[in-house]
Amino acid sequence: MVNIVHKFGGSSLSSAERYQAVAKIILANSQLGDCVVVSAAGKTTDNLVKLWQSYQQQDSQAVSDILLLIDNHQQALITPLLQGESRELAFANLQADLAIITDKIQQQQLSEAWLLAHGELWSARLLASYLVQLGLTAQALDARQLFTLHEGQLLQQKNQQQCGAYIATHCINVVTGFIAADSQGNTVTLGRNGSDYSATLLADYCYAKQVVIWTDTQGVFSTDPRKVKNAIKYAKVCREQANLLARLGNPVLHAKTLSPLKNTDIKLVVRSSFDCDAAPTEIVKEGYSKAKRFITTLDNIDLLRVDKLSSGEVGELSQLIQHSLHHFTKAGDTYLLVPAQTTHQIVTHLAGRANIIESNLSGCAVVAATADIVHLGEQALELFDKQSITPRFVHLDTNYVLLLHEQAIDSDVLTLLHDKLINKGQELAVIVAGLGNVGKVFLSQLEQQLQRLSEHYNCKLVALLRAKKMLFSASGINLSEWQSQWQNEALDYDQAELLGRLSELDYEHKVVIDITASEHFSRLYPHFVDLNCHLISANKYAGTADYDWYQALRENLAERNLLWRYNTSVGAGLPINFALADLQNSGDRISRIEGVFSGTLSWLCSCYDGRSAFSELVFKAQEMGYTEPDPREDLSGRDMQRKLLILARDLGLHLELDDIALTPLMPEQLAAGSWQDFIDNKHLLDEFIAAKAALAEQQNQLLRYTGALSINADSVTAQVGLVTVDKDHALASLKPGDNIFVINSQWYNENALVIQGPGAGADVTAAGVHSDLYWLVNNLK
Ligand SMILES: Nc1ncnc2c1ncn2[C@@H]1O[C@H](COP(=O)(O)OP(=O)(O)O)[C@@H](O)[C@H]1O
Ligand SMILES: N[C@@H](CC(=O)OP(=O)(O)O)C(=O)O
Repeated sequence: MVNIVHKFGGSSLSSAERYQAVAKIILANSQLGDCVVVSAAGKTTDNLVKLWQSYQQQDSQAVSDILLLIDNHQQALITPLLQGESRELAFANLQADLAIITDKIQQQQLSEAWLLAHGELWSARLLASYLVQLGLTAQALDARQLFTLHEGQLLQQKNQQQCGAYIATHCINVVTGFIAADSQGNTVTLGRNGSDYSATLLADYCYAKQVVIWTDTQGVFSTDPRKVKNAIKYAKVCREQANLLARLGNPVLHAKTLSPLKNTDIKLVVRSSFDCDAAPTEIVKEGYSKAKRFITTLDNIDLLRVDKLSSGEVGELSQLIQHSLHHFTKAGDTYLLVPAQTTHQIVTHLAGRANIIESNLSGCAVVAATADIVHLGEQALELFDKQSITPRFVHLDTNYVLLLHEQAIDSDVLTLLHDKLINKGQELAVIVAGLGNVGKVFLSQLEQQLQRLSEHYNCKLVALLRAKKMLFSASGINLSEWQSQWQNEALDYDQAELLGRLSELDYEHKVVIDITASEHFSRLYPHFVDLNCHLISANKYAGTADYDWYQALRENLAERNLLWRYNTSVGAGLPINFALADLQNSGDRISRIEGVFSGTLSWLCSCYDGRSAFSELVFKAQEMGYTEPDPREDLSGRDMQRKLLILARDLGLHLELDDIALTPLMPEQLAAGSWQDFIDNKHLLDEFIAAKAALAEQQNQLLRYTGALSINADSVTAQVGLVTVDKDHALASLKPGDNIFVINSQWYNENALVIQGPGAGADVTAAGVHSDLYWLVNNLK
């Protein structure tokens, strides 16, 4: 049984490496009996179209140049992919095809659709052979055996039977997209980009559960992500909007793609063949997703006014020009938007019923919910006015506005338009993990904060996670009564369930705020990133994980335009990461950071004056909740080591935790064994500290537990440990619990930049997390 129909577009098959990537995807995502619909590799159809045009113009030089180009391209795909006999066979088949094409050209018997079909035929043959070579059972199928059209209409019953007869259950069926046959057996095509349609047709005929359109973007975005860097990827887009976009000429889905799915439950998703871990876009039925905002651009468009146009005729015309066509009615007149190069064909076909109103226009259509359209249209016009772009034609419809002008919209203008029209009205889903001391305070301030943030962005708390339980509400948890919702609705914590729920969230942006101290939870960050979540961490583990993991996480975040803030992982709310980023971004070079980055150790060292034993202070700090549950976590210096590593990596240094020398604030024997052993042997700690303090006092100095990072032209040194400092040194004048960062740089050379203040505590840390959230929201725009 066919479970999934995969479709790989030309962009996914543009090189031998891409075929290898596609084969990997098939291996990982399909089972025997599944179908793989393929388009022509890269720009093959464009080249075949050029060949057809040169043939019509009888330009024999161009014909042979293009044939050579096509031959070379196919050979460049076959050579690295196939070996031995299958390679020989592929070459022989290709040469035979090219010979027949050449022959038909010479005999003046070439037909357009038959010629264009070769792109898909070559792709299907090559992919099937390559899969077989990899050890899979696979067959190439020519869709002309599967799909028949009579006078432009699909013969549903016959096609269903043909699919039943040819689609094999014991192998992967690699099927040509884009092509079909008419009832005389001649080749017909389904229109440019028509392979998406082939895939959904096949899924319908074979009762498949799912169609996956694999392309070169991660899904359907608010606008072309190649033109606008911060285009928003949508997790869900409803069929109606996807359809409208396609009719308006957007290439991400073909206009007819959705029609075979109409009365079915077949799931349709758009995924990236370049980044298969990225969360896809699902095209859902009406009512299963809110209306999203899109901008799609149009180029080289002519606007025709037509007398009496039936919708059947629109289909005929689009079949004629092999392109989607958009038509609409304005003030009782019917208009057609047509690609300029096809106007002549259309005007001729409509025999006197079409007038060209405007020619060679560019422009855009803004697609959105009906309630927003008028306002968005006004805003777009205002922006174009400021850019001195004068519209030649504006059409306001119920769920889109069309603006056509002479000037093309470049990426800069599109970005401005996107910022103004699309980013407003977006929503951010907030997921909070960890309800310990800091988490609770954070949550108690969240309602008010979200209210404040709503001036910039709509934010909703949609999930609360704790180690054992989790609570979800996709429409937003009511913050004034989250406790009772927690009591009644919290589920047992389950990782798969959590990831599933996050992938389901229908929000333009999502952020996971990690206020846990869990290394295990930090290990989920790559999954969150795959699900397009921004990250805010108070948790230090991800920032100090091994470098390769950390770097891969950063790269994945960057690829997806996702943000990661972790200011509170060092110095609680103190703006240390901001300061470092600012200095570096403005061209300064940091040479040294030294300081006390542990509130607990700061408190212990500042309070210690030798009058009471050091261990007594440790117990007191523990009692007051300053320390980790086992205070040796603090005394080990590991926490400071992590913080120094986070700062070092912020400066672009490729360091691991163990590259930072660490001397604990306790004798080695106490680090091993149980907490009770520690208590029993506390005198060892007291003697250890007293001896160090006496030495310091002899030199009129004080004890401080510090971290230091020095960057010279040829070396980097980093250490964490106990030092002695003069009594007038910046590190000496700390209030108990304060953190201090002393930064030397090119500009702050003699006189260091000092950031000092409370570096621990639930209130300041929660405030720091809010500050990260505020920063994030501001940077979503
Ligand atoms: N809103 C959008 N979302 C995603 N992609 C878009 C959007 N608008 C335009 N595009 C463009 O659509 C292209 C995918 O269509 P196409 O090249 O036909 O893919 P394929 O070859 O896989 O069929 C992307 O490379 C992207 O530049
Ligand atoms: N090869 C055809 C059909 C197609 O669907 O292509 P793609 O999947 O690359 O958009 C075309 O270029 O129009």
